[in-house]
Amino acid sequence: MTQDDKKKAAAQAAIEYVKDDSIIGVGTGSTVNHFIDALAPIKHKIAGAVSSSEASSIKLKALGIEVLDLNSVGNFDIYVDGADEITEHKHMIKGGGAALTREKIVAAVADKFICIIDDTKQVPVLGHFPLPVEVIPMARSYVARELVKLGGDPVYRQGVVTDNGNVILDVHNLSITNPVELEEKINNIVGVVTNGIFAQRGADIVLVGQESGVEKIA
Ligand SMILES: O=C(CO)[C@H](O)[C@H](O)COP(=O)(O)O
Repeated sequence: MTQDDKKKAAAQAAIEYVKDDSIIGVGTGSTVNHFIDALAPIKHKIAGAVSSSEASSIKLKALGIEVLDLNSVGNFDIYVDGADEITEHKHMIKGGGAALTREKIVAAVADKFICIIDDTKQVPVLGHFPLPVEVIPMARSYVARELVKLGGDPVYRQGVVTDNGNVILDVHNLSITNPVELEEKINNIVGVVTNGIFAQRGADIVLVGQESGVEKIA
């Protein structure tokens, strides 16, 4: 079984959480792309989707699913998204696809965050995957210096502009033993829009695609 087969299996398992006539929050990335594909047979039952990126919006619209403005909807049931790393406490690093800010916003509005991953994403401690930080362009050098003070090695993600018109710094060599605290600390640096630690609001249900099938961690 390939890593992609495992992502597909986790994505398919998330379909059972989609209630009839409901609005769903949709994340970004290759695992979520499988989830969007898996929505095809039940698309007529979906009231609409709130999307975390232009890329996912394009895919949802191509399927005929209406993409709704978050400001026009109230709270909704579920947000389905992948992760770059996740711990047993359901704390995550996200933002490998540079969509972290919109992902965090849509996740905040949903009642349940359903994280769909393959088993390579499970880690004892966050930080092996470089932590993405979305930054207002004019603050890039200042924020980088502040991140060095926190013990990290920030690297500018060349050529990437987020859907919000900002830049990404990927912070290497962090061992994130207290993700809740570090999430807050980095967000407090002036010029940071948000960072890819999802700990204050972690996942609620994790669906892990693995060789033996899909494991549910709730
Ligand atoms: O946070 C994300 C995008 O910003 C993705 O959820 C994360 O990068 C995982 O991606 P994939 O499903 O392609 O492995």
